[in-house]
Amino acid sequence: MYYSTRPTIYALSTHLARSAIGIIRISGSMSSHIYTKLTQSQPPKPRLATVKTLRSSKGKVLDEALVLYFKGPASYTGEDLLELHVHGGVAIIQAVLKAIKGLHDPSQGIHIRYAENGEFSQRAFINGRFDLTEIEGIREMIDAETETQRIAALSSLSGDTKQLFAGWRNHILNNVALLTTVIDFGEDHDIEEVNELFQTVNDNIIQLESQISQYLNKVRRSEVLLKGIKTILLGPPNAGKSSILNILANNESAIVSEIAGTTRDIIDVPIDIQGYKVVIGDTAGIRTTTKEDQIEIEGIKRAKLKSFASDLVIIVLPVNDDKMVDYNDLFEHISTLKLENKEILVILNKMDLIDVDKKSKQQLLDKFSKRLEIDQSKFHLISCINGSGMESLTNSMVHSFKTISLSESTDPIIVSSRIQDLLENDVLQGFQQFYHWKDQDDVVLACESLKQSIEGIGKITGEAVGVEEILGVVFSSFCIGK
Ligand SMILES: Nc1nc2c(c(=O)[nH]1)N(C=O)[C@@H](CNc1ccc(C(=O)N[C@@H](CCC(=O)O)C(=O)O)cc1)CN2
Ligand SMILES: Nc1nc2c(ncn2[C@@H]2O[C@H](COP(=O)(O)OP(=O)(O)OP(=O)(O)O)[C@@H](O)[C@H]2O)c(=O)[nH]1
Repeated sequence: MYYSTRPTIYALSTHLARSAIGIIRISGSMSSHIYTKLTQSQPPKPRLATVKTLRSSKGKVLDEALVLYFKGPASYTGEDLLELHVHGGVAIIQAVLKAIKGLHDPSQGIHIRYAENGEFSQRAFINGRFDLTEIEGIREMIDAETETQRIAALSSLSGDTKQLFAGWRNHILNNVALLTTVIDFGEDHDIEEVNELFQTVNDNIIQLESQISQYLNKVRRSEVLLKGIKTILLGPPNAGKSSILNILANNESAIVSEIAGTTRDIIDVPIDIQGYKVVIGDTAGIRTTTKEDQIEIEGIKRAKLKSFASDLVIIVLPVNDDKMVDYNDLFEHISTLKLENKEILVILNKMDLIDVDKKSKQQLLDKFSKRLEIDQSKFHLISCINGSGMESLTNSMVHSFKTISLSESTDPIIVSSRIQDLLENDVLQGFQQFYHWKDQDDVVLACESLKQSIEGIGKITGEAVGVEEILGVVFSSFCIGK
């Protein structure tokens, strides 16, 4: 019954903007009271959708709404919960919110207030509906903008992450138990037995450490999916970089929520290419400059810096322009870019302008591939005017994205940086201390070190003592009404 002492919270869970439906969520012991006041009737059967007229305290009609009542603990929050699906007009929503607010009456012990960010999910956590990995999965799911991000968030949302960590926790616990037998009944064991046991635990922990490190590695590689794969278009002026960017952005869905700021000479355009979030930078051309031309030098410097920080570098060269482009100079520039360990694609653009048969295509490829020292499989012959070669280019880009994010063989995973930090600093750190005390032959402190690792996992899932400080971190990034 302790939850009944909490105030009842309410919030608009959808946006306050003209739309078909707006959903107001109410959670807490006063949910049924609010229902009765708004509809002048007793709450309906739980989980049964009902259409009701909502009225103000003065009896004025506010709206016809679809209402859903959940009786705790069988609800999202674990408390009594009411959902009002009203018509999505701004004035309607505001009128209903106002009517709910008006029911707050401390003199009658009726405590109702607007919810804080993530407070519904926080209640769900407090009432044991979800652990923190699942809660963070819910947030990642809401934040997902692309198909790959959605898939990456699933492992947390579905409880797989929770299970994985529970498995690790159990494994460490078992090893702590093994060590504890030695501590408690040490005199019953001979030295050799103790050493053998200590060694077994040591081997187990080494194995688990490697599992956790591999997991962290995968998370780090997956992270690129969340932030967007940084791709840069490099090439001489007029090569067609902007044209290619435009085609990519128009063919694929632009991620509108994030139209990037334009710098003087590099623009970052976030686009969704076959489910991958990609941030494409269009640079000022790498060009031959006279020493005096400081602005151009600065532009080139930035392009170089940017390519260094990119995951995928796409070099764009026009095929028609032997006279216009000083290729020697260009290749010189490109060779200074340190591209050895990067994913690279080369585009030979403006194919529509030259007359080529199969043989001369091969000559083109031979020539450029040799001079750039880049494998021919990385080359694409395209035309922005007639669109030839674009499909094969996008396919190659997706192939590179998979290599970059390691998402070819297994689904990517996303976990919060909070979880990553705890794994690194608490769990793995505990293992390091364990090894240290093992070297010192100190069973007691070695065992304590493993308990620190267990506590680390407890902080991740939210089972640890002193959990309040953790909650602030997790819930502050949620939207209201979630
Ligand atoms: N209208 C609406 N749509 C929504 C949500 C919601 O809360 N309301 N959700 C919010 O995230 C998601 C669905 N997730 C949910 C998870 C659990 C429960 C829930 O009430 N669980 C109870 C009752 C189960 C049942 O009726 O069978 C339980 O598990 O005991 C509701 C939604 C997405 N769509
Ligand atoms: N014929 C033909 N013209 C193209 C093709 N791609 C681009 N162009 C033209 O080439 C010119 C330069 O294209 P942009 O896309 O602005 O080239 P850019 O590399 O961004 O140029 P800078 O901004 O100067 O670095 C434009 O007039 C385009 O219409 C192509 O495949 N075929």
